[in-house]
Amino acid sequence: MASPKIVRWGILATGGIAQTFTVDLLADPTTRGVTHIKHTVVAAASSSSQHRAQAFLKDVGAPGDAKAYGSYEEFVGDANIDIVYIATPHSHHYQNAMLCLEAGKHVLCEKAFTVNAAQARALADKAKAKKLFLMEAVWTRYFPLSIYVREQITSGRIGPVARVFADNSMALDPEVSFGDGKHRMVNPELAGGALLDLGIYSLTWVFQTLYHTQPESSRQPPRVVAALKSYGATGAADETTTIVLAFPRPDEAGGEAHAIATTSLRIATTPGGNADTAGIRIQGPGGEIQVFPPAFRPTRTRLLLKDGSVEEKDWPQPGPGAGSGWYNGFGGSRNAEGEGHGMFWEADEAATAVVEGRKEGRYEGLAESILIMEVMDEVRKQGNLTYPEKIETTQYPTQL
Ligand SMILES: NC(=O)C1=CN([C@@H]2O[C@H](COP(=O)(O)OP(=O)(O)OC[C@H]3O[C@@H](n4cnc5c(N)ncnc54)[C@H](OP(=O)(O)O)[C@@H]3O)[C@@H](O)[C@H]2O)C=CC1
Ligand SMILES: O=C1OC[C@@H](O)[C@H](O)[C@H]1O
Repeated sequence: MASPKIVRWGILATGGIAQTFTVDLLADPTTRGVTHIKHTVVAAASSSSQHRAQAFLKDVGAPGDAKAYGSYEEFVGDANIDIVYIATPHSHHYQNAMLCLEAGKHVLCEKAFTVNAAQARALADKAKAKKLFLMEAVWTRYFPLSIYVREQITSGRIGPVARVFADNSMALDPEVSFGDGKHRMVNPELAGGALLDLGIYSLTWVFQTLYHTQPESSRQPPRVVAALKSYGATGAADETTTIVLAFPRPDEAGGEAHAIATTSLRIATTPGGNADTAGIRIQGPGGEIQVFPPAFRPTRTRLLLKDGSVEEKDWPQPGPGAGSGWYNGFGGSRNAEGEGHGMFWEADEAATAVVEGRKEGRYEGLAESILIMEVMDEVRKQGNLTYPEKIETTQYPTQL
């Protein structure tokens, strides 16, 4: 058997999700049956201080010779880095990704990809011009659970998808949790709000079941109607957003399929946690696929068929085991024995693409990321939500 190819990662930013991602990244890939690649971390950068980057590398258990940088600009000059994982707030993705691409690095950039579609297009153009890999880190798309759901659809088990309900909402008690308005979840300067942070997952479920599963040659963008409720304390970020999408289905005579994508940072998909209520329902004439919350990291599905049969499945997330931490944006916990957080699957995809010379992710290419940003632009337009010009601009470099 050929020895695994080693892919060398640099981690840009040292906040909550950077920690979770890097711990998952360093988990032994053979625990999830991956033998063709191995990940290593060669550098991390913090915009606050080199000391912080050093502490981060120690906390995540990076190799002792990984380098700590106190500036992103210095970090991208490190010739040992193959690919950079960007884990800054949404507002900063465009400037940070441009910096990495300009420096000749492949990029895996956290969701939401950018603040708007114009920025996403500019990044895609830059990656193409530089012949570099670029992918939005929508980790959920790479879960075996998501692959299974898409396979149920493409193999025709429920017939052509006619309707999707997708919710990703959390009761975050925002006035208490984010009272001073500075937290990235509600701060307009950081492109805060439910839509870009949580709603992206509702749209992910709609797109990966209703759009991505259609033949590439005939997929068409949806019509969009949206209602957006502002968050009172800052008035310039959305608190609860509801989107109706109508997708043409050219593969069916006169066909059209509908979806409702909802998101909120005030009310939960299922109060009290994982109750027996599906947050995602994918419906066709032959049945329904249900996915249980949370929409960003589901571990349970149910398939209901027209003949009355039911198939329930659990989707455990293998990993480093007891003691490895995870973080969900607002707090952390510990994985159980033998459990990971599921972020390694997107990392495997990015590393595999780098090794193979592919420039985009398999389960969400750049055109689809751009289209989803266009949908979010339209939702914000209908809901009168704009962010400060310095974070909406495509001008690079811009001081944030
Ligand atoms: N896939 C997933 O499950 C999740 C994804 N995310 C995504 O990851 C990104 C980061 O979220 P999260 O880790 O929760 O955020 P944090 O606030 O915990 O971390 C963000 C980091 O970005 C860096 N940064 C640079 N400039 C700024 C700035 N002006 N304000 C704040 N931070 C700055 C800081 O690192 P430093 O000082 O080291 O430079 C900071 O620690 C977001 O895009 C979010 O949507 C978040 C949670 C879960
Ligand atoms: O991506 C995410 O998933 C988990 C959420 O808690 C977090 O806010 C979000 O950024």
